[in-house]
Amino acid sequence: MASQNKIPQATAKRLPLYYRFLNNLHLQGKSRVSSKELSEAVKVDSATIRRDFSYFGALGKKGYGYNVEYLLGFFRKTLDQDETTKVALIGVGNLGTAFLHYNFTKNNNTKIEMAFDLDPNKIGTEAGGVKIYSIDEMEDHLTDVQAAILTVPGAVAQNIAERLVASGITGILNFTPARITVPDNVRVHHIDLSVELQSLIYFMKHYPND
Ligand SMILES: NC(=O)c1ccc[n+]([C@@H]2O[C@H](COP(=O)([O-])OP(=O)(O)OC[C@H]3O[C@@H](n4cnc5c(N)ncnc54)[C@H](O)[C@@H]3O)[C@@H](O)[C@H]2O)c1
Repeated sequence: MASQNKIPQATAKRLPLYYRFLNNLHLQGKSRVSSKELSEAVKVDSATIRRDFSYFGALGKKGYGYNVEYLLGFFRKTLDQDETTKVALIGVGNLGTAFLHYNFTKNNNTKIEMAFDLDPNKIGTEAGGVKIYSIDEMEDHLTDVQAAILTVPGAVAQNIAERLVASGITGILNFTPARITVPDNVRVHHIDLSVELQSLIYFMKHYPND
């Protein structure tokens, strides 16, 4: 979408955060929100929120705030929430099983369509309503899938990532400790819980909340 290109990356990263909060407000029947209210909820300062929202053509009115419905409409288009992004999950172990049971579609249109594993006890079964196929048949099933969640052991992550890329996947959410190498047109987001925990502890020590 052309308008999306004009949004700075830092702003784009905050969109899902805003979207989730505004969607909840909308579900509660609220039609407007002040930048102060938003700021406290999403922990982004209100000057940044005002600047972000000005990119969306949403200018808050003094004493009124922002129109929730207008913002949601904009976010849906920008985040492609109107179109479901199909996601595959590779590795149905502890972490993978938990994700399959988590209902991602509650707040947006992301859906885990299928899962893969090599364990014969898991192949052919379902978890959270998602079918688990053999990793050997992965390529046959990935015809209309755009993104993948990687929850396999680190040692096989690179090989699986290469197979995913060859099947046309352009986004990988990597939960394994392995750093994977992919072509430039593929986006990898690496989620390392130990780094997140260390960072939390650092902030707790150095920037304690009052
Ligand atoms: N469990 C956690 O809390 C946690 C936290 C952070 C990161 N991680 C990382 O996430 C990944 C998964 O963790 P887990 O605890 O779920 O492990 P797990 O051992 O419970 O699950 C791994 C799954 O991958 C499958 N698998 C193995 N090789 C495969 C292959 N070649 N193709 C397809 N499937 C294959 C296994 O059969 C198993 O079902 C690991 O890389 C781990 O380091 C786990």
